[in-house]
Amino acid sequence: MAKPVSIEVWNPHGKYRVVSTKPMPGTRWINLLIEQGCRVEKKTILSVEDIIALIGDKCDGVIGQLTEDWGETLFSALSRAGGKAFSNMAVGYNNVDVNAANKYGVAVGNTPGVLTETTAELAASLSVSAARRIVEADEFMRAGLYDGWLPNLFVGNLLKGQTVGVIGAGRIGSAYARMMVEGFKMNLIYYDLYQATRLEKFVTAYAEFLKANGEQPVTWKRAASMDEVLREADVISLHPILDKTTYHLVNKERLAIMKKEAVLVNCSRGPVIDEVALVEHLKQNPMFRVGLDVFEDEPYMKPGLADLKNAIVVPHIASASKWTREGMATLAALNVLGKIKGYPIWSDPNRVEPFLNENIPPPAASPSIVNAKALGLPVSRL
Ligand SMILES: NC(=O)C1=CN([C@@H]2O[C@H](COP(=O)(O)OP(=O)(O)OC[C@H]3O[C@@H](n4cnc5c(N)ncnc54)[C@H](O)[C@@H]3O)[C@@H](O)[C@H]2O)C=CC1
Ligand SMILES: O=C(O)C(=O)CO
Repeated sequence: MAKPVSIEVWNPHGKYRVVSTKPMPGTRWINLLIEQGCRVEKKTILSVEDIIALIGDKCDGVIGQLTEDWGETLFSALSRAGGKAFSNMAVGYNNVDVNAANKYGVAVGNTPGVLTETTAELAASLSVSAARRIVEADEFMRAGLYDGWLPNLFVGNLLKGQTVGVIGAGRIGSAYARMMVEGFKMNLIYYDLYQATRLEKFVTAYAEFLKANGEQPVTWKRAASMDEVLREADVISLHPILDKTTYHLVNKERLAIMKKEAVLVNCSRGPVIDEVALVEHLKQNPMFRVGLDVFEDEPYMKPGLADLKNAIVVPHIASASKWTREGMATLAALNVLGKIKGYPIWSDPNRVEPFLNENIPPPAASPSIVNAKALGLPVSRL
C-alpha cells in the first residue's frame, strides 16, 4: 500500500497535469509550464509505489530523477493515466527502460549539454585533488598535526607533461580532456567507439600555439583499445554512458595493468567500476589514488572504501552548479511540455542554448527526446 504523499501544487486549475517526482532548483521550469496551462505538482524521493500514487488517474507528463526505476510498471501506470511524456532530469538515462517506454508510446527526455562543463570541472577538480592529495592534507591540517614545513609532507604527482587518459570522449569527456590539456599541458590519450575529431583538432591547434611560443607541444593519440589508455596514462577519467558494454569496464584485471601511481576518476556511473576490486587495489597500492563522484550501490559505498586515505569520495555532485541544475530542470520541463503540446523535437541535442536563455521564450520544441526516432516523432526545422 503506497503511503499518502504530501504534494506542492501550482496553478491547480491548469488544463494539463504535470508532476515532478522531486523538487528541482529555480522557478523558471515551473513558470514555463504554468504559462502553457499546466497544473504542476512536486514531491520528494519516492518509491515506485509512491510514483504510481502520484501519477494517479490523470497525468499528462512526469519529470523524474535518475534514482528512480522507470520501467514497465511506471510507464504502464503513466500510460493508463493518459500520459505520453516523461523526462529524466539528467543526461544519463540508464535508469530508464526505453523499450518499455516505446511499448506505451511514451517520449523519454534527457538533459544533455547544460551539464557538460560543470561535470567536467568536477572531474578536473577530483583529478587535481587526488594527484596533489588535497583532501588528506586538509584533514591533517584540521587535526592540528601540522608542525611546520617539511620536504616530504604530502608529496604528490605533477600533472604538467604527464598523460591524461579519457575513456568515453563524448561531450563531457572531451570537455574534461580540453581542461586538462590546456590547463595543465598534459598529453592526451583517449578511447571511444567514435573518433573525437573536434577534440583532436583542439589539441593539435594548442600544440601549435605552444610550439610557436617556444614551449614543449602537447600530443594526442586515439587508442585502439581501452587497455592502451589504462597502461599509458597517469590520470584516467571515465566518461562513457552506462550500458551492458561499460558495466565493470574497470575490473581487477584492468586495475592491474594501470601504473602504480596512477589517478583514476569516475564521474560517469558507479557500476562502470567494479568497486570491490577497486577497494582491494587501493589497499594493495597506497600510491594509486581515486576521485569518485559515483558509486556502484549509490548512496552506499562498498565496505572499506570510506577508510582509505587514497580515495576522495563526493556524493554525486558533478553537475551541481546552480546554473546547470536550474538549466537541467528547464530542459526536463520543456521536454515534457513539448510532447504535451505536440511540438517537434529539437534537431540537435548538443546545441540546447536557445532553451536556456531566460530573456527570450524557448523554442517551440522538445530539447532532447532519446526515443524520438523509435516513436516516429517529427524533427524541428528551427
Ligand atoms: N556524475 C554526474 O553527476 C554526471 C554523470 N554523467 C554521466 O556521464 C555520461 C556521459 O555524458 P555525456 O558526455 O553527455 O554523453 P555522451 O553521449 O556525449 O558521451 C558518452 C561517450 O561514451 C562513449 N561510449 C559508449 N560506450 C562506450 C564504450 N563501451 N567504450 C568507450 N566509450 C564508449 C560514446 O561513444 C560517447 O562518446 C552520462 O551518460 C551519465 O551517465 C553525466 C552528467 C553528470
Ligand atoms: O545528468 C546525469 O546523468 C547525472 O548524473 C546528474 O547530473
